[in-house]
Amino acid sequence: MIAAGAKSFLGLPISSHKGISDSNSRSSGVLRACVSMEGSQTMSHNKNGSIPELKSSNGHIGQKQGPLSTVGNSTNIKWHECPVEKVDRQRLLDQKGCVIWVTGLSGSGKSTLACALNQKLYQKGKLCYILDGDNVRHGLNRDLSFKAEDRAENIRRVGEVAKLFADAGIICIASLISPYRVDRDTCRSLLPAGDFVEVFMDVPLEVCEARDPKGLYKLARAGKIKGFTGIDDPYEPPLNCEIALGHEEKGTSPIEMAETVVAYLEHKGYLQA
Ligand SMILES: Nc1ncnc2c1ncn2[C@@H]1O[C@H](COP(=O)(O)OS(=O)(=O)O)[C@@H](OP(=O)(O)O)[C@H]1O
Ligand SMILES: Nc1ncnc2c1ncn2[C@@H]1O[C@H](COP(=O)(O)OP(=O)(O)O)[C@@H](O)[C@H]1O
Repeated sequence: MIAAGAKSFLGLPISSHKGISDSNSRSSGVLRACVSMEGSQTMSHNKNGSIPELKSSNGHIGQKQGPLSTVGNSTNIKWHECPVEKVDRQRLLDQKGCVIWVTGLSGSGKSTLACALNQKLYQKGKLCYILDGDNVRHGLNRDLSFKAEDRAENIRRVGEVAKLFADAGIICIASLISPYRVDRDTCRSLLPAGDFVEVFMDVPLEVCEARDPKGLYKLARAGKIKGFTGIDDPYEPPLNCEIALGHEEKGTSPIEMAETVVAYLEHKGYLQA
């Protein structure tokens, strides 16, 4: 129940918070409870593993000062914990957050697979989000070029964002050329073992070049694009990826490829909390 007179929760007007007015949702129960306890409560996991209970704590005010850190150029920073954790979000979604990292040459079918996979998982009621190289370069990474150090920074940022999505409990599909092995491996190392699923679009350069949907290979061959992956910039195929697609035995249509990935996720338990 919302406490009489309560006007806001986490800085949002209560009436505008969808969860508060939706009495059937499990999350709304949690939110209502938080509001009624006037912010001085934290959550702990219920024994039956469903809706977190509330337990008293000091809240933020008067919380013990943790150690300050320096990370890169960020000095005197502190990590903040919240009692609503990844495991709680996963329970709400009935899935496990993870990163499906799709790598391959331009034209190898990364975006097509990402979309087919997203559709398949959506049909199963699973929440996904795609971080596509082309798309992310329209915003977050618009300052980056295709020289090696900018590609590395592109992958690093997407890896960090993908990690946040996985922590949110979402199945994050990152589809980027990500040509350098070391950059992909660094992204892998950001996540707990198993939560980074590397999918290699193992499609030969000749096939990608014949497809050339954007005409980029033609421009690269003509010398009008410099440093194009596969032409005059390297692509380092994975050595130990979880899934390699593009081979006859696994099917070569986007739907068959998506089904292979879904079967992997099902087998590994990612499609349930
Ligand atoms: N020089 C060069 N090399 C490769 N690709 C190029 C280049 N210039 C532009 N493009 C277009 O950019 C898309 C790849 O972006 P990514 O962010 O995935 O690349 S990378 O991971 O940073 O290497 C890529 O999209 P996809 O074809 O979907 O892979 C191209 O459309
Ligand atoms: N499995 C596939 N079989 C045949 N053609 C495909 C397949 N996947 C994608 N394509 C086609 O190949 C081209 C490149 O696909 P796209 O997904 O844009 O690749 P990428 O994102 O790797 O650049 C598109 O014209 C697309 O329709």
